[in-house]
Amino acid sequence: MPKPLYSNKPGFRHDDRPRLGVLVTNLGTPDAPTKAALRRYLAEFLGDPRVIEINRALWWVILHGIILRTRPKKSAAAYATVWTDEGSPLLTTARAQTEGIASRLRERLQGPVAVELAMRYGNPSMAEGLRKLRDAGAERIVVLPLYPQYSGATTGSTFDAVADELKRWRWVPELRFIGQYHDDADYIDALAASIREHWAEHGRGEKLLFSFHGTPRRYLLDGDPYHCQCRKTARLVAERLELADDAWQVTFQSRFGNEVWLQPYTDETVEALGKSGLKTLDVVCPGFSADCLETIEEIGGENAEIFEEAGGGELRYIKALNDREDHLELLTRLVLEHVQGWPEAGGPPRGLREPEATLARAHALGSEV
Ligand SMILES: C=CC1=C(C)c2cc3[nH]c(cc4nc(cc5[nH]c(cc1n2)c(C)c5CCC(=O)O)C(CCC(=O)O)=C4C)c(C)c3C=C
Ligand SMILES: [Fe+2]
Ligand SMILES: [Fe+2]
Repeated sequence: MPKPLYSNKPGFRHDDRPRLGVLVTNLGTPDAPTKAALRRYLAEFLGDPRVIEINRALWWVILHGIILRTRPKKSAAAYATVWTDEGSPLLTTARAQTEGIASRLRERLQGPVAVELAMRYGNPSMAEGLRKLRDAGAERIVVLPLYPQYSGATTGSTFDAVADELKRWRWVPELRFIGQYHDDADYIDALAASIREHWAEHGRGEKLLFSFHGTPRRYLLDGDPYHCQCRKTARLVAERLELADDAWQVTFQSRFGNEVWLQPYTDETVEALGKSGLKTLDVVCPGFSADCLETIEEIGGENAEIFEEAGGGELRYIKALNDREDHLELLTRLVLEHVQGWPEAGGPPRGLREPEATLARAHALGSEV
């Protein structure tokens, strides 16, 4: 028999099966710090039209003809420097974050809830995560992309991947999608607290740099809110810390390709600050909900070196919120807010509650969902 085009796992409802599902997502990371794994990962990532917005045919030639022949080896070497016994830091932390959110949700909702982790690129895949939720019985799904600031290239692309999977399902679940939380008061507080803790341990640096992952500047000019949301996050944290205007600055890192990206660039700024003779530079990366290659290696490694070589003192990288208590609390709260009105979150029950005997009979006849 051919596989049906649209399918849902057949099965009967039992009241102890969760009807609420949560999909926690992040960007994704290669399966291993090897050339072959990097080629697979980069082909999927850089083949996404939301990430590289240029003519598809032309880009395909550049990607497969040049980039995938050279970059995997270089990137694999960089990944090898951050890899741990548990694997890629982004994935290890994402697992801890997912577990932390799941246990908090079960406690708050006092009922079953299915929570899965999925990565936009690589593994565990978006399709796998959504299917696990479906098979667990989730009829209502909330998607939490771990990107505080919305960009079409990240959050928007996560939506595409959800839609690509769901459009193959016969029974599409009810859906909520968390688009951003860049100015959420608890997020700002958590960032401010993490910076204060860093200062308590290492002393206050002469300057605080907020470094966000960049995007091509063109995306901003075409209406992407990412740049403004990054700037607002930084401003709110600076206000919370009562910083003087010249004590902090926003920059954009991880430039890729030859196009103009969001400016000022992190590496150029760090170099200029080093040349100016700054002794201590604190760098925080609020756009990364988990430490990863771009924070550990690019900021903590590469940029620290640039700073020192330019004549600066010490660059101190302030860790991402990762699985901090206040971070997991705020993410759990965001999910709870987005499921308001659904029965699992105290909304009105859907449909009539039928006696057990009626349900059992209906199950036996195979007619009950
Ligand atoms: C947090 C927001 C991110 C935005 C916005 C973003 C845009 C973006 N990225 C690339 C190219 C690469 N990014 C790479 C790694 C990477 N990027 C993000 C986040 C954002 N990217 C994260 C969290 C990571 C690290 C993942 C990890 O495994 O640790 C890479 C891979 C590494 C490398 O080869 O340099 C590339 C490539 C583009 C083109 C882009 C454009 C909008
Ligand atoms: Fe990136
Ligand atoms: Fe990088």
